[in-house]
Amino acid sequence: MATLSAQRKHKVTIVGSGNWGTTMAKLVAENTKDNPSLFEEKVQMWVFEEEYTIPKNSRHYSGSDQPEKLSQLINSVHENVKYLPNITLPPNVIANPDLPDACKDSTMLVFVLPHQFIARTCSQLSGKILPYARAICCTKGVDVSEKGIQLMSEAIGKGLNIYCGALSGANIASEIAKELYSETTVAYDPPPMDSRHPTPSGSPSSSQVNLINPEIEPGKRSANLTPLPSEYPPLSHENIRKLFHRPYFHVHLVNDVAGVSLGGALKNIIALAAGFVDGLGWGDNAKAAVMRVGILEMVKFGKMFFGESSRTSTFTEESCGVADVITSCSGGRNFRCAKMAVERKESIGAIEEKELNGQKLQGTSTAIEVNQFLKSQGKEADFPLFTAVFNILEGKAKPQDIPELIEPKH
Ligand SMILES: NC(=O)c1ccc[n+]([C@@H]2O[C@H](COP(=O)([O-])OP(=O)(O)OC[C@H]3O[C@@H](n4cnc5c(N)ncnc54)[C@H](O)[C@@H]3O)[C@@H](O)[C@H]2O)c1
Ligand SMILES: O=P(O)(O)OC[C@H](O)CO
Repeated sequence: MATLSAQRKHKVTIVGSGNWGTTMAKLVAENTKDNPSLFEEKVQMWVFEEEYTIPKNSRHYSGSDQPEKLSQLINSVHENVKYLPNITLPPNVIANPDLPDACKDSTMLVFVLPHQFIARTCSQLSGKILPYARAICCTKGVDVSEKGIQLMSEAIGKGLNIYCGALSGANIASEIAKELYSETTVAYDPPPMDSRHPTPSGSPSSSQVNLINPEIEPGKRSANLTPLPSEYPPLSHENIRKLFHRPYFHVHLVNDVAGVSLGGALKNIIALAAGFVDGLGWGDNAKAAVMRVGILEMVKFGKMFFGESSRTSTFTEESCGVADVITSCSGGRNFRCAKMAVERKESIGAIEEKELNGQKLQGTSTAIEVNQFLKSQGKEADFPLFTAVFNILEGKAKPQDIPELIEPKH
């Protein structure tokens, strides 16, 4: 609810314009239009610029086979012809290839980039955003370095010195873009100075204790933040919900940023395993077996490395947990590409290149990063499915070995 003192509106930028990025821009722009007292109507969408030739089968093909700048194409036909074809975008989505310009004066940055581009993008933005901007990370992945493991929301928060929450769920973008019903989980544990409201009951505030990265300590996060000026409406759960909830996209708000982020990242490894066994033609029982083991490893990973800040209930009760595992293992890109790789006896990288038209898999790099981290902790044996997926990607094991590799060792 906007307070009487709020005179300014939040400007929102979507940082990313792939399949999910463009879908998020569409639904957020519908909401900024519907909530004019809270948000500026126009939504900037940062486009990683590239040249694109409209294919002959596109409804926008005009007979020209000349490549054009993707951002200009999006603004002229109100469609992301490359990453989200055949979906009309509202006219208040403005594609912008200039990253600092797209984010200038924005109080809310919605990050929707493949995880491998987050660090570089944040470094390009550092010092060029409002100090009191806030962010929501919709990227699914983790960031592993010699310092340990970071959630993408932590990487963004630390990189830009702002607060960053997370949005993740059983969310295949193409379905949501067509406005087919779906749920999502938004984790936003705002600094008290932003909400100007008590934390909703039933959602106790969770300190994001990263057990592996001691630089991220509870309390430190809020202490260093620049307060949101009181001229803006508070960024309470209620107002965050108004930014993302649509009749076809139901939002549940929680405070467990670690759980929501980990669910989104780790389910992509499970989806690869499901694709491998399905590619062998082993059927639904085999898929269910790897999903079961994968969900247990996901929960164990949260407990072992993020402690009490990642709650089991987030994985079991929210869309970002078991539900995302189910949808990702049914129709996600990681599942589909892993399945094709086995069927065609090709590498998953080659399939990604041929089949995804520039879209990026997150499961392969996440499996590698998670393994690098588990090795550094001496914990590979505690996560046999994650380790099996890594070994299959590295050519050190075969999909046929999965049952033996995930069998508990006594
Ligand atoms: N697509 C989905 O169904 C879906 C759903 C939920 C979450 N996600 C997550 O959202 C994130 C973004 O995925 P997506 O589907 O929007 O993207 P995508 O895979 O469809 O597209 C790849 C994007 O990366 C951009 N890109 C390429 N090189 C780049 C560079 N050097 N720097 C910055 N950007 C570059 C491309 O321009 C394009 O926008 C991922 O973490 C993904 O797991 C995707
Ligand atoms: O297509 P994927 O495998 O990247 O998964 C998409 C979404 O994350 C499903 O929730």
